[in-house]
Amino acid sequence: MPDSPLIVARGLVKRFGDFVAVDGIDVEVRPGESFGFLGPNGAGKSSTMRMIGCVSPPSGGTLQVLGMDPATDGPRIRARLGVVPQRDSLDEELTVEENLWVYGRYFGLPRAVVQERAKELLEFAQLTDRASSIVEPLSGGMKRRLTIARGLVNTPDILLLDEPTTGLDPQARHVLWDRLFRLKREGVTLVLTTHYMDEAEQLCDRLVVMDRGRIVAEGSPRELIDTYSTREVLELRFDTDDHAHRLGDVDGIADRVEVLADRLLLYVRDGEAAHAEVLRRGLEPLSALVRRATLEDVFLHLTGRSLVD
Ligand SMILES: Nc1ncnc2c1ncn2[C@@H]1O[C@H](COP(=O)(O)OP(=O)(O)OP(=O)(O)O)[C@@H](O)[C@H]1O
Repeated sequence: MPDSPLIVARGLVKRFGDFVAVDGIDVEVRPGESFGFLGPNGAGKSSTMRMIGCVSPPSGGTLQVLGMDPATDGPRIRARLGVVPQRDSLDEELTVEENLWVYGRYFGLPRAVVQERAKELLEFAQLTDRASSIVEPLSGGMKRRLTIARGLVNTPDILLLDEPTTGLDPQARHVLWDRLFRLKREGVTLVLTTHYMDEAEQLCDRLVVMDRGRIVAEGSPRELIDTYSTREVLELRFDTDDHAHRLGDVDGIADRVEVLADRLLLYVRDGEAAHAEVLRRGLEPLSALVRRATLEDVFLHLTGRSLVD
């Protein structure tokens, strides 16, 4: 069936001794979609990806990848996956193109096919002019792009990306997002983990929010924001070490207020109107900022904590 899900997990569990890293999650990934696991460090995202990637056996529940069971069909599944691990595992002493050739040969592709494919992928990764450079001195962004290119050598049905832009500077992240957008447009099914809400908003058609091994919400970025937040947020900073003390002052202005260490977040439909009310009450915040709600607000609402400490 062309539209049957590529990944189906039901009650999926991963334990390490007594510790439950993934605590019974249900997930379905459909062909052509870009699906994300969003959550803070330790939420269980990588453990889930490693089970999907058939390198770590589930401790409970069921998992099907490409209609097969990782327990019995690991090699067949892996042959149709592209994997971009959290840490680049490139062969740093080889050249850029040699890294792709080695991988292609590993998948048993004929030399001529590998060379042709490597050429296309270097183009895609914007590394053509670096083809014969040794990997070691390349920038973090280039290494990441090469790792993605390497993950595409076998023309996979699903590309798994674990924290694709962690550790990259903003410009390198944007270049990488652009490349991943292109893959998305070409219909490659992407499954990624991230603790960056902006990355999830940019790249994911649909995502699950994970916390402490569980899924706490699921939907498109837009749906999640509409469900768990107001459209706008008014951020107020006061001259105090204890923003909770200012709660009474803003009573009734917002649908909901979150107290952070250094500011209050007022969840409102109309940020400017709320700001006007703050001024009318004679409150004198050090700063006031109106912004659109993000997935960070969704996470804060669901868990009471920030995504990134
Ligand atoms: N091999 C292991 N042995 C013991 N505990 C582990 C192992 N791998 C992961 N864990 C623990 O399981 C929990 C979930 O880890 P996991 O790496 O899946 O989280 P994550 O959401 O991907 O976060 P990160 O971005 O930090 O990788 C963490 O508390 C981690 O310490």
